[in-house]
Amino acid sequence: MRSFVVRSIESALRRRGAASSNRRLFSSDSAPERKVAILGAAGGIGQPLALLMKLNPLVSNLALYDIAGTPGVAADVGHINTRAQVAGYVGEEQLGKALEGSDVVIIPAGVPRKPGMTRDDLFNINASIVKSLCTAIAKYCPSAVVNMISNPVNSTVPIASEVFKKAGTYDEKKLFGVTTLDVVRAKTFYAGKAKVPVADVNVPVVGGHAGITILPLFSQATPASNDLATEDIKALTKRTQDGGTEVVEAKAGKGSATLSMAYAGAIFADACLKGLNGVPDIVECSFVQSSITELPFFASKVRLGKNGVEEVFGLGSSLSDYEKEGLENLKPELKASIDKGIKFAKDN
Ligand SMILES: NC(=O)C1=CN([C@@H]2O[C@H](COP(=O)(O)OP(=O)(O)OC[C@H]3O[C@@H](n4cnc5c(N)ncnc54)[C@H](O)[C@@H]3O)[C@@H](O)[C@H]2O)C=CC1
Ligand SMILES: O=C([O-])CC(=O)C(=O)O
Repeated sequence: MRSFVVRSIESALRRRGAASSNRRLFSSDSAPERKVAILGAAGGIGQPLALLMKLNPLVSNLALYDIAGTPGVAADVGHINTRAQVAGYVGEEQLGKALEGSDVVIIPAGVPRKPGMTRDDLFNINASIVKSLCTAIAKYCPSAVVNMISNPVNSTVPIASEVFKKAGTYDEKKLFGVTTLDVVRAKTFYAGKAKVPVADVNVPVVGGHAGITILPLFSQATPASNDLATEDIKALTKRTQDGGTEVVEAKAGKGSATLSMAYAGAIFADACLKGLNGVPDIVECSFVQSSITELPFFASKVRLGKNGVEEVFGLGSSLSDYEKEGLENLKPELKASIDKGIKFAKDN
């Protein structure tokens, strides 16, 4: 059973983009050493994400850091007979050791929403957490690729960029806001409505990661569907934008998406690792420094490579009128969230 699970996940990860020659080149036996650190590893996202990264054959070392609880998570996950060596680190005095030598740092540290809250309501607590973790990243692993999960992503990514700029370590190619869950949701909802196999579906999701700033481009969805009416597209768009709230309400005070987020975070980290390892044509949507609109950060398709972002793709030639309107509508809110993050980092 266990080896079936590992084989299934390995083959699912491999199906995502690696050509067969590269599959041989980057099989678990010959993959280069790669250290991944998870900050917030004892949390609702952190624990299943630790499990999924332990199952990823591209990971040789897995560092699990939190302010409490990581020795237990590390002991538990560490017994799984896969490649990665697991170590748990707890408390600020162990953060440096957790980070040293990391190739990829994934940050799901911070508080989640409760019903009635917006992601921006998390700003006051999470901004300081992200700032202090990024200060440590600048010191202990300045060249690492950073995958920011902590909300509000529209502000925490700009905070991270300012912290790295202050430290003199900023590399815009290596800072990513993780928006993969929006893509995961858009694919799931589209496949259900268009009645196409979900494994075949691709939907770009652009903009940011909160409410109307999440803009799925169903006009570019593949396989294309001629059966969806404008009202269907509007309903799919709204459900994707409100996907996080749907989970927050269903969990009724017990947090926000954790399992689907761990899945999405594992997909995105795997893409970053493949890119670092030189696997060609790895494309995911992510919230990155961008010049495809007038906003300094924007989520769109990016090509991942040995240096992180190799190419930021534009929005494609064919936005529908509904998507064009959504794009203009999201800009003021996204700009305000970006500015808020930058101001926080400059003032603190
Ligand atoms: N980008 C996205 O698509 C998504 C983002 N999120 C966000 O991810 C974050 C985490 O969510 P959950 O795991 O559900 O929360 P959680 O409360 O279950 O876990 C958070 C963990 O962070 C730890 N933590 C707090 N301060 C820390 C610090 N200074 N250093 C290291 N660890 C620290 C806590 O001890 C806890 O274990 C939230 O901000 C949530 O809004 C959640 C779902 C999707
Ligand atoms: O909605 C939330 O607070 C968590 C999140 O970002 C998501 O599930 O997309």
